[in-house]
Amino acid sequence: MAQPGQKVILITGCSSGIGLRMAVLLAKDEQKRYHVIATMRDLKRKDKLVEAAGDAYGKTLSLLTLDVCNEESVKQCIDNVKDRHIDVLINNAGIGLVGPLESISMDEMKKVFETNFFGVIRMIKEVMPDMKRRRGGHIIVISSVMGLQGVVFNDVYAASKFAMEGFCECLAVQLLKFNVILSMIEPGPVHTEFEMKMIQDVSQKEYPGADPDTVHYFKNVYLPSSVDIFEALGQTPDDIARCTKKVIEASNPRFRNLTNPLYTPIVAMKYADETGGLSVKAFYHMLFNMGGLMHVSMTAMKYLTCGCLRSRTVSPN
Ligand SMILES: NC(=O)C1=CN([C@@H]2O[C@H](COP(=O)(O)OP(=O)(O)OC[C@H]3O[C@@H](n4cnc5c(N)ncnc54)[C@H](OP(=O)(O)O)[C@@H]3O)[C@@H](O)[C@H]2O)C=CC1
Ligand SMILES: CC1=C(/C=C/C(C)=C/C=C/C(C)=C/C=O)C(C)(C)CCC1
Repeated sequence: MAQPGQKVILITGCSSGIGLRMAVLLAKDEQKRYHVIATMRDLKRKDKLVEAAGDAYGKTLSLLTLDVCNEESVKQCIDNVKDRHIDVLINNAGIGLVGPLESISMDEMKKVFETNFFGVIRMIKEVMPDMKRRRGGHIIVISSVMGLQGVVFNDVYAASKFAMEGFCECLAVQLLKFNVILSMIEPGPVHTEFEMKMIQDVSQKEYPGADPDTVHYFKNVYLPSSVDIFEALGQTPDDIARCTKKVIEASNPRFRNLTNPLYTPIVAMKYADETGGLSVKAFYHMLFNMGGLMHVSMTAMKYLTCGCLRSRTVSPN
């Protein structure tokens, strides 16, 4: 149970990746400022988290079951929190979906929105009224750079994150009136099970319904470039955890928090040309004309990115 003076932080999707590392980092805070309620839909998957939490487990870290796709589970989980009092809600649970649109079923697409979009809304609807009543609280959404700039063959995943961005832009303004802060974290590629699941999924699929040219562009042009991008720009879940902790601890948290300075030019390009032409052409050129050079150019970018771009991101260090 939380001790007096401790902030209660509830995190969704803590069985792996970013959620797991955020739970551990916050629970191990040296000044013991936080009590973390790490949630996951299947507590049978708790071992990795419990092991990483070490001594903090049972003290500054407790576990609850929560499936963001299930309304009853969400309500039950929040009802199990003492006085339903949550200071910081971190919406992290999410799933990816990549591939030619023609081969993706409507059910697969709906599952992505059910988790990444409606899952977050379900959580916010359950927690926000108490925060508004108390005139205090912080809601954090782990979005993605794909919520700001679409990436080819990630149509539905990007759409689910774009939807979240629009939703949060609206809500943040109202919440400010109630002294409730809303912050988005915008990671680029991060080495987690998310990446493994994508690679596994792709290697098993046949892509029925997609024509051979599209399958070729996906498998032989996009995928190798995507692997290069992960290799060159990929951050660790600990990086994202440290960035998120900084946002929680900031006296005046920003609304959008990019974690990877190498994405700042991509986002800047979008806002530099409101017609969208610049982004579409640049992405086309990067993918179809520079594909083979992606690794070299990304590595060069990594070393050339100047201080002014870094200052516009939240640094994990
Ligand atoms: N990895 C990346 O490159 C990036 C990831 N992100 C975002 O970060 C977030 C975390 O992803 P990441 O750590 O990388 O990936 P992981 O796959 O490692 O973690 C995702 C977590 O979400 C959980 N989850 C999935 N569906 C549900 C559900 N219905 N209810 C509760 N929990 C659920 C998974 O639980 P279970 O074990 O039960 O499946 C898992 O714990 C996601 O929102 C993702 O979109 C953003 C940018 C980049
Ligand atoms: C930047 C870029 C590419 C890929 C980006 C990728 C693969 C980003 C992955 C982001 C993730 C995984 C976000 C999760 O939310 C391409 C299309 C290869 C070529 C053009 C430039």
